[in-house]
Amino acid sequence: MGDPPLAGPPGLPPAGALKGGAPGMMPPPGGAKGGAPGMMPPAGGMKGPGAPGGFPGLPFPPEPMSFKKLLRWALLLAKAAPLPFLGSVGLAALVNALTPYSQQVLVSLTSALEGKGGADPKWMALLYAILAVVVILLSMASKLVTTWSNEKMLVALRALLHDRMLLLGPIFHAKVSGPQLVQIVNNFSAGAQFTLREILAYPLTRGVGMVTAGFFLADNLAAFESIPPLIRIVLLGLVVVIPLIGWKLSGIVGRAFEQVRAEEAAFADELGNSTAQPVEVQLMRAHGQRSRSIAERLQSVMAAKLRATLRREAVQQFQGSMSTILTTVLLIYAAFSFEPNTPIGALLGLLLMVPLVVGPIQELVTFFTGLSVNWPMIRPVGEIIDAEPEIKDAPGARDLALAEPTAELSEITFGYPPAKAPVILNGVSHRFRAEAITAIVGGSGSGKSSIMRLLVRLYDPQGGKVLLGGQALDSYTLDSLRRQVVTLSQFPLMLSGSLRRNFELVKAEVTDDEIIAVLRRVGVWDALLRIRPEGPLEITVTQAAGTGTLSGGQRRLVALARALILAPRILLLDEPSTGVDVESTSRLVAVLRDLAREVTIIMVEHDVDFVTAVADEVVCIENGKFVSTGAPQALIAADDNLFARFVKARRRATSTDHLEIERVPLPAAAGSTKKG
Ligand SMILES: Nc1ncnc2c1ncn2[C@@H]1O[C@H](COP(=O)(O)OP(=O)(O)OP(=O)(O)O)[C@@H](O)[C@H]1O
Repeated sequence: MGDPPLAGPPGLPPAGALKGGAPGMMPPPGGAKGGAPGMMPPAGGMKGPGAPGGFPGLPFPPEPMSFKKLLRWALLLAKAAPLPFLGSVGLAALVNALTPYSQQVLVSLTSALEGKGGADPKWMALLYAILAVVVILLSMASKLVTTWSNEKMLVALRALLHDRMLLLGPIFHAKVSGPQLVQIVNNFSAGAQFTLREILAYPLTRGVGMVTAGFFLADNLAAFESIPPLIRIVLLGLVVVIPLIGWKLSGIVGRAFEQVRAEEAAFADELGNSTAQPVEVQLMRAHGQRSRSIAERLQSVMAAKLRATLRREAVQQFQGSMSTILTTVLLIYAAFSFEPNTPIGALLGLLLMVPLVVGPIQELVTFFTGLSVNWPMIRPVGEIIDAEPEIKDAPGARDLALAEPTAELSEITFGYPPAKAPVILNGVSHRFRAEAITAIVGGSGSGKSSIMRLLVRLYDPQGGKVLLGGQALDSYTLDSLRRQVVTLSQFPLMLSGSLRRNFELVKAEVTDDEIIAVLRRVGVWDALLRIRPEGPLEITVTQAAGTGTLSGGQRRLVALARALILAPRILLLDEPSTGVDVESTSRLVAVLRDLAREVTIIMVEHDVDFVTAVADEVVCIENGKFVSTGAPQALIAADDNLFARFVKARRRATSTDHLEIERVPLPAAAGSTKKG
């Protein structure tokens, strides 16, 4: 959210100015406010009829602001850059404290000199100039160190968020979309950093200034003596009551800002939809529709921001009215109680008290209400900081080497969390053959990929055990498990950059020779040489398939080679034949057969011909159960099982006569004109 930081209360004369009657002697402490609340303005609780939406994964209606959490997150952040933080806070505190004190020094000095027969204006001018220069230099240093400290903390916070985000499991990522995560790391973290820093810095940077102000205010309180007790009580009452009402009112503003955040999250998602595959959007001629959706979202963001700004302004005006109300009360008092010959200075003295009383209180109120307004932005940041990976190393897990590359499912029952329903796997058991190829076959949505996810502990089953090398899966650390059990997904992750960089992603110290060896082994090296003879490892790979130098099939073979660089003991392949041409498929069969002499391969595959050619064993899954198991040829011969059914269906697929097609008329083409 790009709302400007809240400045401190405007136009307050410096504390301590009243006694000497010399307000504004010092230049304004520029640096003193440098570290001031960079937050958005006031608001209060987050309860009540909440705005729709919110972060899908995070609680909504939003949690009320928690000072305990804010403090914990702030301490965590300060620990990331303790020196810059302490330096900036110390300097800001010095500037804040020096201003009122130095004025008091000047005032006292003047009085003393006057007592000895008058101050020498030359010395006064010199002293004033020296103090002014000191404050200016300190203010500039404070600004510089504060910026440094802010940047250091922001870098640390962003790195921490990125790190946590990657450690969180599929349950979290199913709830918070990629574009929303980008928004949290890019935008929210800056606001959160600033506010969290202020929470720790406030007692020093602002607190010191307020204490010194209070000190001189106490000194000046003698002026109150002329005011009757009732008026004093009324004045003090107003000073307490008005901020309290303002704090309550700020709840409305807080909710409005929660709505802004929700609208911005929705906008981030909408933008993510367009930027994920812009070429696809173009080919679908969906440009107009996408632009309209984006424009509508932006309108909603704008409307929410306007609403929030209006409410914030109203509450701020109310809080700002404190000094006007106090002044009015004092004027009314003066009108009725002052004698005609009361000197006008007495009235002025009274009125000058108002900003001194109101200023520090208003500053404190502004600080706390600013926290409430920023809470909707800080909360998602904090939730990621606090979020625990759903799957962690079990107590007693060790960095184990697989004794044997065997995998076994024993009475596995599983449904996806959090509901754990419907049941996807219902008490399934199977011992996968070591150093052989097993294909899991079943209809769409039958649970094939779920088995693969359980084998690498992306989820834990609700019942039964997964055993690897005869040991329970959770006796391995996740790191040692995933080093030995390597997955090749259907759409492997490719980073933008060179081919080499994509190998370094999984093995930082990989050598060119190692990369070339695995690329040769999967049979893609010659093709890469043809694409870029002078340096195949420098071939640029793009994130989106179909937009770079490599074809879809080549990308998959490169990804298989990359999986092999880790020398896995067990290889999990999700639809390995997808996108590989006929010639490369034969090559792939040969490569996998060759690999199976030393690696256990478990694959999910729809292409029954590929399965028949490559697999030693087929496991068929239907309705959450393993319904048949055996060598592919044996299953085809037995003819009474799901695999044989699939093979027959595949044969029949070339003849479509047996299929009944519902002939629903297609909608008229857009823009077509019917001829009568
Ligand atoms: N993260 C998830 N949360 C909830 N349900 C899920 C999740 N992932 C998959 N499912 C559901 O679990 C069932 C099995 O999914 P799975 O991906 O294992 O099927 P599959 O056999 O691999 O399907 P396909 O061949 O179409 O890829 C499906 O009904 C699917 O909707």
